[in-house]
Amino acid sequence: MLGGDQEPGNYYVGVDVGTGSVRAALVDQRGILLAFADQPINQWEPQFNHHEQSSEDIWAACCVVTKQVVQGIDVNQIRGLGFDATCSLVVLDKQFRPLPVNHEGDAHRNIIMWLDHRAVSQVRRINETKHSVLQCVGGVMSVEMQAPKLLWLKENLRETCWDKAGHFFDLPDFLSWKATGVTARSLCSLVCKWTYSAEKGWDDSFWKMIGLEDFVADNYNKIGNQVLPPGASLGNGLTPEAAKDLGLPAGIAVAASLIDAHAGGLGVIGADVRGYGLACEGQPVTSRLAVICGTSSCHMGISKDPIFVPGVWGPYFSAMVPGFWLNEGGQSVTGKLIDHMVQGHAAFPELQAKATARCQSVYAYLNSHLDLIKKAQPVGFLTVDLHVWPDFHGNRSPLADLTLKGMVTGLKLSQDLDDLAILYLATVQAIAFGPRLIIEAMEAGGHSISTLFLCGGLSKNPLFVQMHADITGMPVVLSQEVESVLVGAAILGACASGDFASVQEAMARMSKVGKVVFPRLEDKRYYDKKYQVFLKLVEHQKEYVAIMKGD
Ligand SMILES: Nc1ncnc2c1ncn2[C@@H]1O[C@H](COP(=O)(O)OP(=O)(O)O)[C@@H](O)[C@H]1O
Ligand SMILES: O=C(CO)[C@H](O)[C@H](O)COP(=O)(O)O
Repeated sequence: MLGGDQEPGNYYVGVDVGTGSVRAALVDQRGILLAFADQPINQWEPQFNHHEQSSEDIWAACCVVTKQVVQGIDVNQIRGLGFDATCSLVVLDKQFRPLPVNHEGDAHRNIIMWLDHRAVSQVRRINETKHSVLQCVGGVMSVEMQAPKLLWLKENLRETCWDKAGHFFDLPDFLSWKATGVTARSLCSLVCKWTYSAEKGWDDSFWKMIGLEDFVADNYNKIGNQVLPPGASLGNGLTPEAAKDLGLPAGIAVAASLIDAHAGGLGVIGADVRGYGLACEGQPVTSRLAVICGTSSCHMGISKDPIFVPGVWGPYFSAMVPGFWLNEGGQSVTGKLIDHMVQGHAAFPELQAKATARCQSVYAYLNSHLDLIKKAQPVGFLTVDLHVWPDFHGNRSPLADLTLKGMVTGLKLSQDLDDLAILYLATVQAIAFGPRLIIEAMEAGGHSISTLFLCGGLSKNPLFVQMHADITGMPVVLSQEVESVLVGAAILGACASGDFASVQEAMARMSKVGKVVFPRLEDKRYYDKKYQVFLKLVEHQKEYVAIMKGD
């Protein structure tokens, strides 16, 4: 449905496939969202650490939301379409039909999701090779990348999947193929998740060394041997079949896509910040860190020259902003962890009932409940004796240790709503200490960051935003459009249409500051102390593991 003042002009459609839902937006040349729609998508967890989705389900959801956002407008004004998605692995056979990625042989579930940790043994062996490509992923390959998952498929589903496979796509590339019939891959996906180098291409010796020499023999046909920069126009644009599915005109420009976090980066990092009193005003864009917070959080910092930061992915050339190197820090579960802590608490049913009665989200209710119980002190001080280590799904950055687990210290016998609210607060704070550690690592490597640009579902939570400001000590910029990831996807469509000469020009025109949240510097001493405890938690966890391993 169309909302706001509609002005005639050129429109772009952005489609964002997150972990939990598919979103679409109709966006104009100023980066303003004229219409928005979303739809949840299925996830399967057939066993612990196995997470699967269906490419057919996801495409169907893309069609539903796209049709919704273009309702009531003259579709001839739509000039371009851009996709972004999570970096999940899609498997198709030689005729582009889904193949099962599970022991049950269910071909509908043909996606190994990014957060799937089934390939632990495979990634350990890959890391033991110490191959030089690992230098570009922070020194340690993550179990969430594609090489270990591919090796898992070869070792575990040889007959039902591996031998029959014709195409392995990153989800963003699957979507652009589905829309255009073009199998070219985006440089973003291949560089960030598949060890491709923007300068040197594939490294045969890596694939041979890890036991996936099949790809070399096949000239990388199955994983991509035509690579395009994000935003490049694909083939002849939208095919008639996809046009019918999506409710768009055939032939409109479709862009080479981006991973979701990278689209969020494009959607926020280029905004004009003049007049907000920010340290990054008049400074190079390299002083900005885009933080995309949804199910996971991704911390995107760019530089003119390559910077190697142990435990932080990259440097990746031109993977987000063309001509810049990208380092990507991350936390594997953030939104998912908050949901897990809140929903698993004994007082959750009471919370749900009270939030529903007030027509509020449970988070809005918890935030106002915290305001009630804090009395005269700052809300953050409620957790003076409650501390959380947030790596319930391992640590992505900067420790790059998938074996790490979550920790909570300071639990009491109470199970009431106050207790739930304070646990929620401590979890949000723990998540915000993650970027502080990541930024310290990035700065030790040579980055110089002064300002955070937050987007994603969690940026709708004022407590989450304030805690990021207070705990990192940096101002947080929120965009005018809450759905900035979709603005990033639309920027791709705008570039593919030729309406902007470059991604940088489209970024500057289409991303805009909405609000700035400054840190409460008076609380700094308190958070410095909590940070000391935070660091002790992981130190102690490692000690416990060592004790238990000892004789
Ligand atoms: N209105 C809201 N207030 C607070 N938190 C929210 C809100 N909406 C979503 N979230 C949080 O954001 C997370 C999902 O963010 P989203 O960007 O939609 O994720 P994804 O892109 O991974 O599907 C949820 O796990 C939830 O914790
Ligand atoms: O690995 C990533 C980006 O490199 C993302 O964490 C992954 O794609 C999931 O994103 P989201 O939390 O937005 O669903």
